[in-house]
Amino acid sequence: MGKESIATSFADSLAAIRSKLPETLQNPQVGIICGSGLSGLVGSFRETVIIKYEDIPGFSTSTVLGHRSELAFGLLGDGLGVPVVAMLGRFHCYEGHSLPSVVYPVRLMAKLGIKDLIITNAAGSLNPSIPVGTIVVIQDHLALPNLTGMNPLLGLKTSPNLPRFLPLSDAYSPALRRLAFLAAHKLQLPDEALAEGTYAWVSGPTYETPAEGRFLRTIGADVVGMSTVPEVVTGREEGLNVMVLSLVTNFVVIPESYRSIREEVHSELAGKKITPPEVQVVSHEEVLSIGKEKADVMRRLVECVVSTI
Ligand SMILES: O=P(O)(O)O[C@H]1O[C@H](CO)[C@@H](O)[C@H]1O
Ligand code: HPA
Repeated sequence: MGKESIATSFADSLAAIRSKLPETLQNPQVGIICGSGLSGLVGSFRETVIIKYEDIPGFSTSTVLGHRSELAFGLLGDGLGVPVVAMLGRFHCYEGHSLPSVVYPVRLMAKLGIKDLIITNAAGSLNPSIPVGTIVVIQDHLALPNLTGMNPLLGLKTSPNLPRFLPLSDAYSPALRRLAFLAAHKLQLPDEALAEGTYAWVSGPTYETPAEGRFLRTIGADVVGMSTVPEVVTGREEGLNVMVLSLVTNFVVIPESYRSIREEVHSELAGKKITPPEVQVVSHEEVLSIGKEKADVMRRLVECVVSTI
């Protein structure tokens, strides 16, 4: 899309959205992106208005199970509540969406006036000390696609006011991350419920091979997923404070050693049968099931953070 048609598209999207919102929800302060199976957060909203993605010009729709394709507006948190907008479902490149489409909603939320962006996702753990069920407050990322030509900021700037070269050494807001740990304390979550770590972005849709998992772990990633980084990068370009909460839904399969077919055949030929180890595989059903189990903790955490922003 050229610069002019993007601008027209934003204007059309904004007009369609604003025409459906009451005065109290016209100026959301916080944007939230709900990861796989984590859209239950909307249950805590008051005065909720839901707009289907298909009714917003310029928006795509999500094709992934656990992503609802709806934009939710409402008041969240104690007292009068903070006006927020939440994406109940996101877009991933592996669905065939272009990077500009994936990050379109982030730019739109920035144009709606949000200052803070809270992103949630489901992710696989690469770190043995970060078990399934942990929520990881992301402190940094490793994005091989960004480094090799799949950066959401490649190409013409969508506005002359945006920086050409964006520093990312401060991408994950320390102030918001502090609020996450303080919220966990306030909610009396056990210490181990929240960890800190580095997120690796891969394009998907394949889960990692053992060698890829080992590689990502070796280069410093704690968790891995197929989303989020394009949203973070774009959010930072738009001047937003960004926080990412990754729910660990599975361990990435990294066996200590490979099953040796050579040894099995040689043993068999020598009259000794070796029982092969069971092969573990990850599935999206497993990801969604842990998401369902932990959705409530994520919901309470995000609500508490939003109340204290
Ligand atoms: O990152 P979210 O959208 O939460 O989803 C994660 O779960 C899916 C794989 O099970 C992938 O889309 C991965 O990125
Ligand atoms: N790998 C990549 N993305 C994921 C995973 C994983 O193990 N789990 C949830 N999203």
